Amino acid sequence: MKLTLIAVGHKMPGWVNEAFAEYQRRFPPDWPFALKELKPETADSAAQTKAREADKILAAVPKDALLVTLDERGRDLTTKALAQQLERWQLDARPVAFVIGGTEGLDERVKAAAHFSLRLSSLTLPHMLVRVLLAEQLYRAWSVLAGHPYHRE
Ligand SMILES: C[S@@+](CC[C@H](N)C(=O)[O-])C[C@H]1O[C@@H](n2cnc3c(N)ncnc32)[C@H](O)[C@@H]1O
Repeated sequence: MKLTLIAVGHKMPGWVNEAFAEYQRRFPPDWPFALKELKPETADSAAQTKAREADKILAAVPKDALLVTLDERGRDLTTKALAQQLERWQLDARPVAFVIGGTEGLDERVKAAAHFSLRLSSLTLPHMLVRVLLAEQLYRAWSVLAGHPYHRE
């Protein structure tokens, strides 16, 4: 299953790139996990910023991909439920694209295009940490499905 993370934010601090890369490199060849970083927009209003970023996000979604937004207002899943959800998406034989918004969050157009909205916590998290947490949780979900000892019940 092809996974892509579309993240608004570039020029991340070294510790973010290092932590993300640590999990990214663990994915097996049949679960390639790609990162597409988008340069944040600056506009006169938050609405304009989000609208411009939405254009770039929607253009970056791979063809036929299922779109999953990361959103503090989304659904929270247990590790097992996330693994089961990924298994269902795998059966759909479609790539999955996860989206993390920038400082202002995600535009309604991106939210409306999403097949699923995933919450990692009820707290508002900084996008840099969401990137790392998502990579770890997806790797953990893969380990559940693969029976790999990384995840212990
Ligand atoms: C700093 S937050 C933006 C907060 C923004 N005010 C909002 O209302 O979404 C940047 C991005 O991180 C992600 N994010 C933040 N907290 C999250 C959480 N608890 N669960 C999932 N994603 C989260 C979302 O994709 C969000 O667009």
